Amino acid sequence: MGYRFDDLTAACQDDWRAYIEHEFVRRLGDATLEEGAFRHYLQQDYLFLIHFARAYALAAYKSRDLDELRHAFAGLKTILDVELGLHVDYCREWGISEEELARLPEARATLAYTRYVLDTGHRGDLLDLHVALAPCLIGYGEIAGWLDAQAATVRGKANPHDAWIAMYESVDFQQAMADERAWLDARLADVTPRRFAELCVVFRDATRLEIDFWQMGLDRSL
Ligand SMILES: Cc1ncc(C[n+]2csc(CCO)c2C)c(N)n1
Repeated sequence: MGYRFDDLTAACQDDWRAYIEHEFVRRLGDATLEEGAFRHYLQQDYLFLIHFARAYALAAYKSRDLDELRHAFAGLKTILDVELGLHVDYCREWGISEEELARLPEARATLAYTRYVLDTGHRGDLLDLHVALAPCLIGYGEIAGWLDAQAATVRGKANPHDAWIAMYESVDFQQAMADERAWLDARLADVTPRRFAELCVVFRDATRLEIDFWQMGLDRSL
């Protein structure tokens, strides 16, 4: 007993590294990612965010006290009032209109990942749901840090994706990531080895679905 978030990544190191250092991420960093691949990713990420908001609504429903309920409500409100608006603005800069976003077909990788998170939350408790969301919430912060540390990463105006990297390096985002880590560390401290093994499966599966999401962007698949 006495687990923490880092034990989840340690339990699926190969999948975790494959997610953090995916070819899509590398190309985003060294400015060789094709525009069409990035645009496809951005479009699907809009749909991802909508289901992500639903996952926070499910977290509200699964809450056992007012603190948990407020935490879920704040997450849902941030996505609806802030993140989705920023994403729509960002998409517009890449030539994707709001009308286009409204009628997108949902790629299989988006369907699989988002519905997996929702099913995990329905089947389990709030901790299962947070563990399913952790690759998303904590992984992107780690990806931004990893990219910045790579010699091949091009920063500034020479890289059209610099703003994307900077967004996940921001103080606000890094703080949200640290809060989520602290929340998970506190909950994981009390779980049994058997329960931890269950949570590792959820974490590994969600990480594999993040890998598929990057691959969907590269392949431009639906
Ligand atoms: C496939 C996919 N996975 C993770 C993120 C990152 N992300 C989405 S919402 C959120 C929390 C903000 O409240 C974060 C970090 C993404 N955009 N797309």
